[in-house]
Amino acid sequence: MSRGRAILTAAAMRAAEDRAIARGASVESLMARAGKAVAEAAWRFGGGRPVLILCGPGNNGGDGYVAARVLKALGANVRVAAPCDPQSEAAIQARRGWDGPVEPLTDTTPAPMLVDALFGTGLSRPLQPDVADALMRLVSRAHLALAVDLPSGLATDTGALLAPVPHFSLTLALGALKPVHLLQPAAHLCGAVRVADIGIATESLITELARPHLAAPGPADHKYSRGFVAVVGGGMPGAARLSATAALRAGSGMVKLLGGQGGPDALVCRPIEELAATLADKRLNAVVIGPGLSPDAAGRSLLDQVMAGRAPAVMDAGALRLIGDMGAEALKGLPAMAILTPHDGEFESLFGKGQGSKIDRAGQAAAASGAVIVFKGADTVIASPDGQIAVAPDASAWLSTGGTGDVLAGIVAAMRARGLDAFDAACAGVWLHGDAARRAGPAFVADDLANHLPAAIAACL
Ligand SMILES: NC(=O)C1=CN([C@@H]2O[C@H](COP(=O)(O)OP(=O)(O)OC[C@H]3O[C@@H](n4cnc5c(N)ncnc54)[C@H](O)[C@@H]3O)[C@@H](O)[C@H]2O)[C@@H](O)CC1
Ligand SMILES: [K+]
Repeated sequence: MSRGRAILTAAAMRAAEDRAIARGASVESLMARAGKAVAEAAWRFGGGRPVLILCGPGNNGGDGYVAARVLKALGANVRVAAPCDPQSEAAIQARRGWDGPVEPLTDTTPAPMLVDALFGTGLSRPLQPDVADALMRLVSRAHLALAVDLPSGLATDTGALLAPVPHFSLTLALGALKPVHLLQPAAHLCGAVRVADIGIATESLITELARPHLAAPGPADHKYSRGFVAVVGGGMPGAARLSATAALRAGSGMVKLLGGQGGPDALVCRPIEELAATLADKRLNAVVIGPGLSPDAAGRSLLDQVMAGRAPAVMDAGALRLIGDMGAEALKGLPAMAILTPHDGEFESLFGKGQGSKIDRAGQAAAASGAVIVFKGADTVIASPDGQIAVAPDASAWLSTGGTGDVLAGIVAAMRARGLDAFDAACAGVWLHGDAARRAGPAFVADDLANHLPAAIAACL
């Protein structure tokens, strides 16, 4: 399965920079490339409008001074403002290369194109209020605002706000994506994110979620080779039906809804009493349990059957609630390479608050449980026990409506049933779900999502 672009924490980015320097690059040469990329983006994006560049004390500011010099050479009308003198050696050098004045940040006047090179990956504490106020004022009065590496005031690794941060039109990530570009609430403030290649090789187990490649069925395929999914119904039959319909639309050859009714005619609806026989069917490729499952004794007995079975399981909603109630020991009894799809509240009841960013927490949960974790939200993080992590960019906020999680569980099960391993199935499912939502546009209901799956799948063939 293809992996997306690497995502590096601040420390991993510094290590990559150190490796580049050990191979012969210099901080100045890297900064020259970064500054040039910033200048080119500001020139193209700003369409020749007057530019104001805000330069901080570190190397992010250094990138800004280089960009100012390059923009001036291109013929741009550029001004520079700074809250203080440069502090790092490379930034001091870059400041020397700028032959124009440097205005005090708090007194400077706005320009149509604003470039924020105040702080990047080195931000270690909240911004001073006068600096945060100036940034807010100048961005709000600009037509376009470009952030160098990341908007100043955001925490690189967690996506948290260390100060009030304005909304940027564009962020030019230097060398690689960082967690801040995908995790909320920061990602929303970055605007469009572009990555500038500055000549640093970047590798990471953490990647951006990529479009999966899916094979179309061949002449030898039949309904069971396409994948057989069972969905366990429960107290709220609509939820399981949404999962089952989504599994069908996501390409499964056979979907059996146990203890539910309705849905497309192609859906095989059978009484819940057939669960044991279905779980024993050697042709079964994946089982979904949780959507609509009552967190009571009846639900528990169904969950116990699935936990004791060998079918690859996708567990959501009611199943997660039951596992959370059973305590940490229950996590040890999960079927091999189960896929758990918790939202925030479910995640916390299963794994506690954890530590660090959403990426860190998902990774810790996967390692502790041995399951693939799909930590849902506007910034869904998928973590495998072997350390691989994928972060989904840019989900449609219209997904925040009842039933979309049930649809996701069904799509993930369909991907698992077609033969993908648990991590790849979760990644493919989240990608298809997000793409179907994008295609559905505004104000859809969960039922509509399944109808957009064929087009989403067509984009992956
Ligand atoms: N990592 C890389 O490979 C490269 C990084 N470059 C740039 O370097 C940046 C990182 O540079 P630095 O590590 O110098 O860090 P920054 O430029 O982000 O800021 C660090 C400086 O700000 C000070 N500081 C931190 N928080 C502050 C606060 N709240 N208020 C006031 N001062 C504060 C620190 O004491 C230090 O002087 C990247 O974001 C990127 O823009 C590029 O120049 C080229 C290559
Ligand atoms: K910045």
